[in-house]
Amino acid sequence: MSGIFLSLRQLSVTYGRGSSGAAALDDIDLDIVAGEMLAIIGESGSGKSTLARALTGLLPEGATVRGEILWPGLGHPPRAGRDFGFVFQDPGSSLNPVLTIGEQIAEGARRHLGLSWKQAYVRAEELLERVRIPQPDKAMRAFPHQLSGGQRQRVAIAAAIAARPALLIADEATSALDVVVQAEIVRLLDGLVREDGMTLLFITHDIALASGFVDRIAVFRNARLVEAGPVRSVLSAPRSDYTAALIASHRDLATPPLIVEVRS
Ligand SMILES: Nc1ncnc2c1ncn2[C@@H]1O[C@H](COP(=O)(O)OP(=O)(O)OP(=O)(O)O)[C@@H](O)[C@H]1O
Repeated sequence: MSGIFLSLRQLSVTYGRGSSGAAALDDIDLDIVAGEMLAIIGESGSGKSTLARALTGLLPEGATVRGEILWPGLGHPPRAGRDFGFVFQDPGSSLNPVLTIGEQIAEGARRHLGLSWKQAYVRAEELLERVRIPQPDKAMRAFPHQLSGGQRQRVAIAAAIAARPALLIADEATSALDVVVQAEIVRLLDGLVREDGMTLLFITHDIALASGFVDRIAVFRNARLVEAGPVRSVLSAPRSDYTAALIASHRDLATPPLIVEVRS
């Protein structure tokens, strides 16, 4: 890990014009280190997706943004598809139902890496192998509906990293999957991010899941950043009552054996 990749300075976002409406993000100061895995934790409505949209220029028209989003790690504002990849909760929303798996992964590599279609197809098949889709050569010709939910999410991850982005944003990317598949996808993300030296923003309501693999946690509540820190320090000594309650609500995190392990 080295250097600041991304800095948020007094970032506030309000939906709707003028000063009407409550802030969806309120005065957020946060530095994200290059190459780190940071979990953005919070319950529904806390502002997690607003943060992801603000970073990637995907806020709806009429949203008001105040403060600064700085990208020292890139040196320029991020270009969609090139500098960041996005994985959503529902892979259906990022995969095109009428394109083959091969076509949609190859497209990002072709467009952003300047590859020919032939080279892009080679890269797409390699990526399917990396995300551990069985029989990648056959899967290249399949359509999204022919795959399981977990496999579709693997394909969505492959498409998101096809252009070798510096930043990967996973927004509730495992929430629709059963726990076994969730664990597999988390392991996959962990491996890919380390191998490629990407920075990961793992957005989730599940502090237990995130704590198993990320470096740091940022806890959001009601549009505010409640606290941020390394997983071990947040779990063993949360600074806010809210985080403490969140930890206590997860038996796996609150039971003595894990606390002992966390402190070791
Ligand atoms: N397009 C929009 N227009 C108006 N208000 C919105 C819009 N999108 C989100 N909000 C509001 O902004 C606040 C934060 O929402 P956001 O989606 O960022 O939260 P979240 O933590 O990602 O929740 P979830 O996990 O349910 O997606 C909520 O009060 C929500 O109702």
